[in-house]
Amino acid sequence: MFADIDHLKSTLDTHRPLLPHLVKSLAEDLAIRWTYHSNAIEGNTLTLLETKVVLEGITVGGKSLREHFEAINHKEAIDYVYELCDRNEPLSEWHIKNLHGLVLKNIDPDNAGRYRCANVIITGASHTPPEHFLLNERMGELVAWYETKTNLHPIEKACQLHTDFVIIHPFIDGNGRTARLLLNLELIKHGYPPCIITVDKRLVYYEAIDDWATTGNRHKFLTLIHDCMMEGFGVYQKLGIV
Ligand SMILES: Nc1ncnc2c1ncn2[C@@H]1O[C@H](COP(=O)(O)OP(=O)(O)OP(=O)(O)O)[C@@H](O)[C@H]1O
Repeated sequence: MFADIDHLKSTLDTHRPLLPHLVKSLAEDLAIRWTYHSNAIEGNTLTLLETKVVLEGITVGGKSLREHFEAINHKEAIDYVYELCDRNEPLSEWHIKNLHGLVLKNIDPDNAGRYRCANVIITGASHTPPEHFLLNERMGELVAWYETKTNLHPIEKACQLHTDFVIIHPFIDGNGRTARLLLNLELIKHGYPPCIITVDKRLVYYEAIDDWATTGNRHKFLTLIHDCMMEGFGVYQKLGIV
């Protein structure tokens, strides 16, 4: 299912290392688009250009402080994802909590980086996340699965990490953004360009998670990620690299 992506990745790899100025501008462009789309999926109303301006340190009139923090925090969380990839440490619950801590920094200090102490329902979802007192156990199992599951294709593993995480929904808020950061952590670790689930695909994204959570059918989700990753290679195609 991912043979075409693996082919594009191999072609891209033959051009590495890319020129430093190209790496820098690609990384900046990616961080802005990733931040914009991931926050927009959760209802942040900053536009792509406003997100870019906020990440340059400028405030946008008429937008709440929270929306500003959501953009700034998300960029910090992306930086942390790259740092973790560089350090090549095994993923732990501590890393996941740190990532979430950045997502909710200055927004909800009581819950940033802490598993929820209450039960939650996900609006529109057929599936109910586990009760709060089971979270330590379920997250421990997720990380243990992640450590031992070495024979899965990296894209499938990234998808499963993302989806098992949102099915558990360990935090009171910020689960979606943290899950998409984890998805990309796994992809980047294996040398793939990050996958941006664009806001126009929000409904398909939610339906795909619901399918997976309720019937175990992963096809819709894997297809969505396949398509988003193919789109992600568009920028390299425009540059004539792949
Ligand atoms: N049926 C579902 N089952 C489990 N998780 C789902 C389902 N549908 C969507 N999600 C995930 O839950 C996220 C939204 O969860 P929620 O409404 O609780 O927001 P949140 O926890 O505030 O996190 P964030 O604001 O970053 O998403 C979505 O972005 C998606 O990743």
